[in-house]
Amino acid sequence: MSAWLEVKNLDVRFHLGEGGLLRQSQGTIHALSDIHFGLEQGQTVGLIGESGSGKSTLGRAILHLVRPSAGAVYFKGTNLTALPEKQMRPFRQQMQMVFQDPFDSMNARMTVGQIIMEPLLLQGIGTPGERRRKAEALLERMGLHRRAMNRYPGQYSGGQRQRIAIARALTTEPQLLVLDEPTSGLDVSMQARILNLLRDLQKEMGLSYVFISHDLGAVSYLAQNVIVLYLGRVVEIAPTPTLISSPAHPYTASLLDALPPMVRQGELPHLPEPVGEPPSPVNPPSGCAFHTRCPKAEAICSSERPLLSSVGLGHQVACHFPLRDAYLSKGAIHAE
Ligand SMILES: Nc1ncnc2c1ncn2[C@@H]1O[C@H](COP(=O)(O)OP(=O)(O)OP(=O)(O)O)[C@@H](O)[C@H]1O
Repeated sequence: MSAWLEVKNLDVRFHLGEGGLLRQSQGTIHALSDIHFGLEQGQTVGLIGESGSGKSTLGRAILHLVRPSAGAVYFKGTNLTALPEKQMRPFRQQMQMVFQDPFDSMNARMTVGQIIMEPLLLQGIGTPGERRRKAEALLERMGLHRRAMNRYPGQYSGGQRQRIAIARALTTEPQLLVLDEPTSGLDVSMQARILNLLRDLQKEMGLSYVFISHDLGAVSYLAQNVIVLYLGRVVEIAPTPTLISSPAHPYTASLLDALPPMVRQGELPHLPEPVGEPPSPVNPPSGCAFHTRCPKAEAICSSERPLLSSVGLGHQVACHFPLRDAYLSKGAIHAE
């Protein structure tokens, strides 16, 4: 049975040298390769990885904002990748994106009311009065006063602007939200308030989330499953508690090193955060792309790319020497 949202063997390539800012460069950026996963209604999947690992590109490809070079995205059984723009329109209402820095994506000269009502206006939904009432109700649900309708985004704090952005995304009554780093740049208490708000909205409205972040702590608060991306490939996918208590990929383990002790669980291996920058996606390393930074790498890692293989219930890893084996032999976790 296929999932509510299904991403199948998705590839995204950006060709450099075709104009624009990148015309000085040559080559192809392998932004995403062979991405495969499903998401059920009302659930959250987290996408984590360092900058440039392909998280935003995957979010945008799901929403048909980036055209894949291969593979498909199925939403409730419909292959969105094959749809012409006109037939995509009804799906656009059902899927919305919340960006990292909402101020950048907001027109500073529009009032908060105009910003929130814009998606309804663009899609010709409702009368002016209905649009206004809907925007006011959403503002109040976000914990903001309706007098914000006539104010400007510059008059609000980062956390308040993020709530305005969430209100805007909800006007078309979507079923799926792609949340691209919705809490980054906010202080810890504001991050917690936004995460709580997102969790409550999900329960109330039956929303599904694709939650993009480099912060596994934030992701683990909402996501049932987490996908770890490295240089455009899935290196590990697991139920969140499994990923946090027994990561199998050395890269995941190194990301966990940055987690606060209360989020970390069990006896984790001490793999430091990866040093240096990830290699270029134009010329990714041979074999396992992480081998150039991996403390566990052996000869085979530079010559053969490990396939994503199952190491437990819903737990897959692409590594020749998964750490999970070490856990199982130490008896630190129970086999599933
Ligand atoms: N429109 C584009 N044209 C060319 N290259 C692009 C484009 N968008 C993304 N890329 C490249 O694709 C790769 C993946 O980028 P992406 O923004 O998806 O990563 P990310 O994990 O979301 O990073 P960040 O956390 O910094 O947002 C990067 O190498 C990036 O430079």
